[in-house]
Amino acid sequence: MLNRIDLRGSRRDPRGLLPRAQLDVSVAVERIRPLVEAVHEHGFSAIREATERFDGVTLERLRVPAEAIAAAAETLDPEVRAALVEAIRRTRKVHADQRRSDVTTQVVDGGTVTERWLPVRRVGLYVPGGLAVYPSTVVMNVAPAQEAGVEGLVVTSPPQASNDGLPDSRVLAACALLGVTEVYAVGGAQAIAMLGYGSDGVDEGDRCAPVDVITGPGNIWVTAAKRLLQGTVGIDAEAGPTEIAVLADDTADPRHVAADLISQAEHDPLAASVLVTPSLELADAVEIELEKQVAATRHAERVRTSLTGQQSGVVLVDDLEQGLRVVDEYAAEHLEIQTRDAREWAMRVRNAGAIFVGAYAPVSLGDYAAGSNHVLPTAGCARHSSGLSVQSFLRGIHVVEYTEEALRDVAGHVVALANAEDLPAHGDAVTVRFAR
Ligand SMILES: NC(=O)c1ccc[n+]([C@@H]2O[C@H](COP(=O)([O-])OP(=O)(O)OC[C@H]3O[C@@H](n4cnc5c(N)ncnc54)[C@H](O)[C@@H]3O)[C@@H](O)[C@H]2O)c1
Ligand SMILES: N[C@H](CO)Cc1c[nH]c[nH+]1
Ligand SMILES: [Zn+2]
Repeated sequence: MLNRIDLRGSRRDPRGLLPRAQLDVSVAVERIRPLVEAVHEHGFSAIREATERFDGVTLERLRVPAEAIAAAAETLDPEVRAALVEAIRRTRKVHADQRRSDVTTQVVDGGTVTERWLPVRRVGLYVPGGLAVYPSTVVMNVAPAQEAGVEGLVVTSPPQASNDGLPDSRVLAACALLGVTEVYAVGGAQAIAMLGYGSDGVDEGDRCAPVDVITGPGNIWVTAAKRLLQGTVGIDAEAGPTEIAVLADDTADPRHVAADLISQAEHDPLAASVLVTPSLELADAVEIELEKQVAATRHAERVRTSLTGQQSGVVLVDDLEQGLRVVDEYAAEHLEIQTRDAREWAMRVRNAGAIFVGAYAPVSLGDYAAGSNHVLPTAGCARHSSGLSVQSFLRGIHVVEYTEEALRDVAGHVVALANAEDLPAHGDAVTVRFAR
């Protein structure tokens, strides 16, 4: 089922070995540019038109009424409620430890620099709702924003025809459990444009004020719109179609490996599932398991498309050292290590959104209830970016305090550097303070 790439005995460079799905975000950016501009110019009417076209829903209002959010919480299945409450507790616990204190550095006598950490004022959190609905993503976006101390928190998620044009009721219930009251029934690129530029609504209580930062995963249209809005607002790393890479040796259980590959393929026909192993026996056994398990899984067609796509495959390597080079080059959103001494191998990984160590830390645990965040960089962005965290919602501001003496001491250096840059007025702004 999986493409097989055999690197054994070859010195082939792992760069470009595993192509991502054919997703050209820059082409998508040009496709959605007119829609984003229309939302900027016309607000509600443009959002309504796009929602009719792409979601098949006629929006009466942008904002979800408070009663609908409360009703969703009241009617929530008790088992799902208990699971969400526990997921919120664990996620908050991990993210509370990410809070940062201000740090003052005594640079010299009389000279200090303090780094103040301040939350952004207002954030927009995108919760996908096309192929699947994601109450867990509400938790993963909201918990770090709240721990960062953000005051204005907005959630937006696609309207569902099956829920009277409101976002999925479990998404609304998750908002209620987290204390989020400002929720919009808008998805796709139009939602990102609404958050970035703000929009009027049917009345004053229905308008959406612009936000400072937009976070959250989504499909190619959402990703493209975030790229387009970057600069107007801050955005987190691009979190597109889900990816899993598993680095495994002959100690791994093929049933577990197959189940984990399928679990992420279930998200999207464009999702990527990759196994990297020096064990031909394991690769063969995983293939047999995949055939069995895919036939029995609920979203078999989506999973099969994802697993047989060019973005998924098995890479056979000489040993785990070569395997490590392959997974580092790939920079997966999720990386599982199912080997002997798994922790040691995990500690040597340089590029991954999140790492899951050993037989009892499947990616699904992290998707819901490990306490870690599941909004993670995809498409190789793990080489330069991190997953969502408290830090995503903070800004560090340097506060500089120098006494007269401390400035006098360093004045010569400032003047020398200013002259070297042919910017003498910079030096003058220091020396003027000491001129008689
Ligand atoms: N990396 C992560 O943390 C993470 C977490 C959860 C989900 N995901 C990924 O997010 C993605 C969610 O995608 P989704 O489609 O299910 O939901 P989505 O909410 O991202 O997209 C649905 C929206 O797309 C818009 N749309 C549909 N077709 C369009 C078109 N032709 N042109 C313009 N807009 C269009 C619709 O308005 C709709 O509201 C999946 O790829 C999933 O793997 C990633
Ligand atoms: N695996 C997805 C991307 O990290 C997150 C998710 C939400 N629900 C289930 N899974
Ligand atoms: Zn998942």
